[in-house]
Amino acid sequence: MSIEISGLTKAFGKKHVLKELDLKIEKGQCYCLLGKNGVGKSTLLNCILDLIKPDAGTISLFDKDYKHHPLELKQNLGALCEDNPLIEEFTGLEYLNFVAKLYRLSPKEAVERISSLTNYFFTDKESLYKNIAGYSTGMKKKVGIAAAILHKPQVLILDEPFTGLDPIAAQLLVNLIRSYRNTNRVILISSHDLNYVERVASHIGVLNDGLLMYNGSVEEFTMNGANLIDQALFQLLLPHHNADTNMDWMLN
Ligand SMILES: Nc1ncnc2c1ncn2[C@@H]1O[C@H](COP(=O)(O)OP(=O)(O)OP(=O)(O)O)[C@@H](O)[C@H]1O
Repeated sequence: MSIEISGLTKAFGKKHVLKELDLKIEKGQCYCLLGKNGVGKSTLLNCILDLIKPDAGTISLFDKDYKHHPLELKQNLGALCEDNPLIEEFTGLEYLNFVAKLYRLSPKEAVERISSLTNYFFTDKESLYKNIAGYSTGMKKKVGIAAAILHKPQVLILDEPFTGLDPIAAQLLVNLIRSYRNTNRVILISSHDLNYVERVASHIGVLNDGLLMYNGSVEEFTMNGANLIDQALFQLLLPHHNADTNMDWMLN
């Protein structure tokens, strides 16, 4: 087992976001977490990343926990957080070199990996020599994704990776995720972009009211392709959607 979560509980004040949630993700999976706005997807990912302390429950990565192996776990994690914090005074290249140093990549590894990732994602190389502060949301996201993957983490966690990317960059990211996935790694993604989820997911989790309302393979979720992921999600989350709601006011 690569990610094992048991009884995870988190409240912000009176808002109970995660309620004794259990989740197991195995090596080789690309697990996509879905759910309505504000349901707790980022909270769950941030607990797994040890950025938020849960109120109760346990989290282990590759059978180790943060209490006993904090450094080892974090060295083996790569993450793109939803707010994608970067150092805006740095240029894109300076930032990636800084991250490479944090993870103690050799100079040769750093040059090789940074140039391949930037060649892959940036057609406009000049921007990489400019301060991140002037980047668009999508450019920042590409830098954040490159930084998450640079040290080849065994656990890659991407919170809303497709949001803000143009369709070309999003398809490049789909290809990158597919190539990155292997039997020794685990990828966990939170996303609302179901077109892209459909292209990368092996497993789906639907978070609702603090628990996983669905947890299983993508084939099972879509009934072997009979439904699209968005249809399956709609049926699960809004089975009795009120089609009778009177919206006549907006017709003329
Ligand atoms: N630091 C915080 N302090 C107080 N409440 C918080 C905090 N972080 C999250 N919340 C609340 O917890 C709930 C879950 O938020 P979270 O960001 O995890 O949801 P999400 O599923 O990722 O949402 P979205 O899809 O809109 O990004 C929300 O009601 C949010 O307002």
